[in-house]
Amino acid sequence: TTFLLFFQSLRRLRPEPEGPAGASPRHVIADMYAASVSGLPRLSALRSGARRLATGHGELDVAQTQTAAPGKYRTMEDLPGPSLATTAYWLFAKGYAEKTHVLQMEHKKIYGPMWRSKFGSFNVVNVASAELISKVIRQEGQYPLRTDLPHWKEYLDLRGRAYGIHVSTGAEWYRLRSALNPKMLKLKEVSAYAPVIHQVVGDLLQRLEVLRLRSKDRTTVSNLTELFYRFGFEGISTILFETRLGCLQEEIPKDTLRFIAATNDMLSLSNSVLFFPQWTRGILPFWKDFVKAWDDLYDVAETLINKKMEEIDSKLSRGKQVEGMYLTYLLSSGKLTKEEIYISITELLLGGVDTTSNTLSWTLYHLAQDMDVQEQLHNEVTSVCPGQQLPNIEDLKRMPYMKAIIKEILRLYPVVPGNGRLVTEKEVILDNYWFPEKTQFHLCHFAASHDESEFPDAERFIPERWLRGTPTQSQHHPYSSIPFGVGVRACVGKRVAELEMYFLLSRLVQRYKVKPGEAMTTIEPKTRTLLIPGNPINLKFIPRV
Ligand code: HEM
Repeated sequence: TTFLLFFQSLRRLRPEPEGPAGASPRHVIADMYAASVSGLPRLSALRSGARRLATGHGELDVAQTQTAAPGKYRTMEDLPGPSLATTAYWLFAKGYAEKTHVLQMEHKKIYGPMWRSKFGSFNVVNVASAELISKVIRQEGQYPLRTDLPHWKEYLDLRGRAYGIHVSTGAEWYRLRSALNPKMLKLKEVSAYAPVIHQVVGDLLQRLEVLRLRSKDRTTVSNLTELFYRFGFEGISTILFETRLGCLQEEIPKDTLRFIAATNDMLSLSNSVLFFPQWTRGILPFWKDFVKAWDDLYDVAETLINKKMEEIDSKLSRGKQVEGMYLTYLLSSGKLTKEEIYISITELLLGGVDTTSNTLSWTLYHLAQDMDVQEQLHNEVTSVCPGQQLPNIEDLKRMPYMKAIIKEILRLYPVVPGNGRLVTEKEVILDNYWFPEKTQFHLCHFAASHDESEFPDAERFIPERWLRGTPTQSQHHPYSSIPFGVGVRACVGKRVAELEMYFLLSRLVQRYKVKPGEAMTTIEPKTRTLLIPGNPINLKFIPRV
């Protein structure tokens, strides 16, 4: 993958054949959330709506090189920053390919909080302070884009499928997003999912107990992220498809295994598909496998959705009231076509698995190392919900320390360490700089949330920073740690993710003391587009009774 990153960027330097008028060039960008749907670190290929202009000095990208800034402003050309060769040196010679989150901080030290990364004729503007990030987001307009996903679009076109929120743009994206937001973003609406989340948490706890007792010392659970991945998959599927898939069973059902494999394959093949030119598709397996993975994904998702639809129709035809969760809402709201529902549910699933599972892994990793924090959390949870009483939404309101722990974990390990923004509607002004519309911004969330001036002792895990009225309460900029993003394009699954994490964490600490596994050393994060643990996390779970 490391080499892929490099070669892909070199490939971008070759002029592309001129397409029909308005054909979009491919571009490169590092470490952005849109790339996260590929599941791998990469300099992702972009297509922008910008037109190319052939000049005596080679092709220039009109939108990216236009310098018609009002006189008093400086332009992209005036920004400091590394060339492609320098970036390649950092990534490969200095070994930052899997530590692009740290690279954000290194570059910030050298160039200041705003710098330009050059990839041939394509520029990315990196912003790495809370203030600058807030300024970009405040100017993002009605229809902000992260980047686009040409390979997803190509698949959907190939099969004549509808676009979802990742591929559609402008007013069309907004229409889809507006249909998805209710029942996902409001705490009151999301509370309806509490009973099924509790069921899934119950299954996770049972599975954990089995694994623990099966281990040599009858306490250690190895590779927690894998277990939490299964939890994430089951949790979000239960809400989206309103059915249990059996991810936490000893024997995972065949169709569920196919679903999981298709999800992983589609994401991991994304890179190869983007990297190799179209003419290789007859020779190399990537595109064929990518299409097969999408087909499998659709096949399972469609079957599950159609089954639900039949149930609803049958109930309605018998004059019965229809009650359900997210899928029922989408099917009965009439806001989306059936095809749009297939893709939207699939996209929500893709967004909702790795994100929660990685955050949970980091949380337990830190709790295991910090017994004081763990005991304080245990005291809080058991004072609100004694014994093994199930917490409800009201109970969660009385668990500020648990929320502070998750906030602190997401500050230290923002799952999306760098996000992208393409402001499509207008130019952007940042301090005394002017950027034309369609400039690609890279929001360096990791650098902002590790900024010592915002969070003193930034590398330390101090949940108390997030508690009002404590001496350590942090006085940070509101955009210094925004792990779910902010604004119209922010994470649609935030509420569900929080509920899953709070329920799991509270019930886990009711039952177990968590300690580091034998020989467990410090675990550093690595960037696989998402920020993930660099090594397996193995912990001991010691029953509390
Ligand atoms: C700890 C958990 C999670 C974190 C930290 C997280 C973070 C993010 C971030 C940073 C973005 C980009 C926001 C932006 O561009 O401004 C995003 C987008 C998104 N997330 Fe999440 N997420 C989490 C869980 C979930 C879950 C559980 C779901 C599914 C229900 C989900 C579905 C999505 C979708 C569909 C988008 C794209 C929204 C759009 O483009 O309009 N995420 N998430």
